[in-house]
Amino acid sequence: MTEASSPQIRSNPAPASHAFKATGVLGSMVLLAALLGIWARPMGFLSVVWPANALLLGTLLHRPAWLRPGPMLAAFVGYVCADLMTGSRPEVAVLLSAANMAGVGAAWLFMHRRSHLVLFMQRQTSALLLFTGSGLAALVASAIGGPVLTVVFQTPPWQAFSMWLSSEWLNYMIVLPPMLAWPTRRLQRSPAAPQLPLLLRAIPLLLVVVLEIVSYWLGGPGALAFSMPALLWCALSYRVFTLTLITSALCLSKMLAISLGSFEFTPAHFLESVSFRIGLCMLVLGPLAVASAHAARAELLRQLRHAVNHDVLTDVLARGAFLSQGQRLLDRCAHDRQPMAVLMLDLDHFKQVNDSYGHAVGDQLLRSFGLMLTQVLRPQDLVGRMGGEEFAVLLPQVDRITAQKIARRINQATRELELPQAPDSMPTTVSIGMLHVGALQSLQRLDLLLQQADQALYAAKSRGRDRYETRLWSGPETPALQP
Ligand SMILES: Nc1nc2c(ncn2[C@@H]2O[C@H](COP(=O)(O)OP(=O)(O)OP(=O)(O)O)[C@@H](O)[C@H]2O)c(=O)[nH]1
Repeated sequence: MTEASSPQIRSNPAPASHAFKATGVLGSMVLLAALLGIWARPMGFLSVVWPANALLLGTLLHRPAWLRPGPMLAAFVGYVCADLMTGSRPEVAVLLSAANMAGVGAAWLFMHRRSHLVLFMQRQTSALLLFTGSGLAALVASAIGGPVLTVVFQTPPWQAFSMWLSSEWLNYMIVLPPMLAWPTRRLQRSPAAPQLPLLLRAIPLLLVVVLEIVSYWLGGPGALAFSMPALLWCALSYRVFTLTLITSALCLSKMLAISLGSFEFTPAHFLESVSFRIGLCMLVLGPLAVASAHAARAELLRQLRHAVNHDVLTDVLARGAFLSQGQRLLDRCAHDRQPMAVLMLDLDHFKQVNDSYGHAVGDQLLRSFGLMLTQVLRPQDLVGRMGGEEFAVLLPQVDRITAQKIARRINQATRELELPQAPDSMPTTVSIGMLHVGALQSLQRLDLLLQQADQALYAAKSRGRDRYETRLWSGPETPALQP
């Protein structure tokens, strides 16, 4: 799916039960997250850990239908209650909550119209969107909240603004990436890469841990960036979601370390705190950008590979891919001394369909037939279009009786195929030639087995069509025709 064609998130009218659920979830989520943030305040008035805003934004981006007056009011009440419960004056609680909600709203407006793939961390521009969206949220919230802090706590304006901006931005960069990259059905996933042993797969992550330990041990101004190479390696080795968990855990551990004083660097001036937080934002931005670009490239490669290997019309394997994948399957069966059936299938009187109803209907029949084959067969079976209305199938690990049952099932399912564009058409039928190979003794060439299945197909055609004929493999030279 291209970015341009990918569906946009739409707000569907939510039934009452949804609105009730959204109200309950958002209200309690914001309340708990805000309480956590207030409880975890290690540095003065501005909490370092403040997950409420990013959680609210991430939830609304995943569930745009929840953006309704009821749930939004519940979220606002959640912010206000958390502040009141921890001793804030009502007017301050309301103003600070309004600042938080305004930041979330600004980021939502900026981000929600982007395509799924960009928004949910699967495209090259995803990290940029995350960074600018988070920055905008932080800017709006701090532009409103900063003056409130100045008036209420007499914090110098520039200090209030920059401390709020940097901590808010960093919180978004910690909480939002895992929420956006959360694996959902909406995102088409690339098939898992061939799996390495667990220990080998864990090496990039272990390296992050080692470099982090070294950075704490050595300290100094460069320590912030020690783990960058290992993070980039993680970005190229793991799924985006896994990477976001690693970057979030890394940021949290650094913030915890600095709060506990176990990090050499202890901010003496507020600008050092601001610089530290922006540095952390940048530290995670690089690997996130690499990971999302890598995911986009992997998806593109998957689509290219699919286009090369599959028949455009029917989406079953194209001839070349069928022959190469089939040969590998055959070699595996021969190696394990397992039986296999090779089928050649040819739609009967297909020319008449074209001549009577046109090529478009013929194409539709070919598509339906290919789809039916993939539905009737098992996942481990291989289906390919050999050309025109001719298909081939490999059934690994089947005895002759089972293979014949499958062939009968294909004959039956083909008769039941319907052509919506030609309701009065004759029933579709297929002729099948099958070669059943018992335990192979040695490696064989697939094209030779297909030739023998083709001879059985010829017999099925000449014996009246809409049937299957079986040959038993008895060596390359002496194929025996079954009655
Ligand atoms: N619609 C459509 N027709 C195709 C395609 N590829 C091949 N054909 C047509 O398939 C028809 C095959 O006809 P024949 O080889 O005479 O076979 P048949 O009519 O099925 O007769 P039997 O095989 O003897 O039962 C030809 O008319 C081709 O033009 C395709 O991709 N789409």
